[in-house]
Amino acid sequence: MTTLLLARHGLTDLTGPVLAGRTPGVHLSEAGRAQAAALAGRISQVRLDAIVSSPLERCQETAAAVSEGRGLAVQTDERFIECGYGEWTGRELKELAEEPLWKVVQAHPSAVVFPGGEAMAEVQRRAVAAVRDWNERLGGKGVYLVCSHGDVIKAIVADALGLHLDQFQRITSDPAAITVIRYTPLRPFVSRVNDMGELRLPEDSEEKDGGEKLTGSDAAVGGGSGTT
Ligand SMILES: O=C(O)[C@@H](CO)OP(=O)(O)O
Repeated sequence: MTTLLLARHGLTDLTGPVLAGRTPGVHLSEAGRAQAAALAGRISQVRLDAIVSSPLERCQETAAAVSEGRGLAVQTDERFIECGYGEWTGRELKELAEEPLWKVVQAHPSAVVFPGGEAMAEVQRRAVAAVRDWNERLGGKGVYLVCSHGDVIKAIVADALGLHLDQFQRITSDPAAITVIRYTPLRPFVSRVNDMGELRLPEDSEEKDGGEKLTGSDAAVGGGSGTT
């Protein structure tokens, strides 16, 4: 059995209002760095066999916080990079919500190809393939952490739950939250989803506005410091 800890990066100054996507140079904000440190603390008792990250700065910095003092280098796997949102990259979410494609992103993500960008289905394919490879690389045992992005994490969780990709907006992935999936020869077991280390009730999260946030979507956190 291989245990995957899936962590979304901590907050950045763009998290929430802007679809950062693959914009270079998006670093953790002060709140995000605090979240990354807290995340590292929450799993400090867990022995990790590998720490893997998306190449983007916000994930690398979050993963680095976890790796500190462990003697375990952060390994980069491009397949955990954020969805290629193409022309949507860097745009305000409230503006994107007016686009006809927004409704498709919400209702039929499996049919979405972002203009000049990537298909949601491709995001899931490459991310799930990466998870399978890492499970094998670890010899089908051990524990590893992957630091990635909201939509990538949701796509991996949907696959593990056996949900069609069109259902993936039902899953939440908040900054610095942890999801745990155990991969066994029988099936994956999703044992924890979006654990933020403390109880978050619906008034703090995306459900309050009907889950109509984009892809990634996810919840106002940390004293309203941002949503995605
Ligand atoms: O790219 C972004 O802005 C959001 C989209 O959901 O994802 P993340 O913050 O997880 O990278």
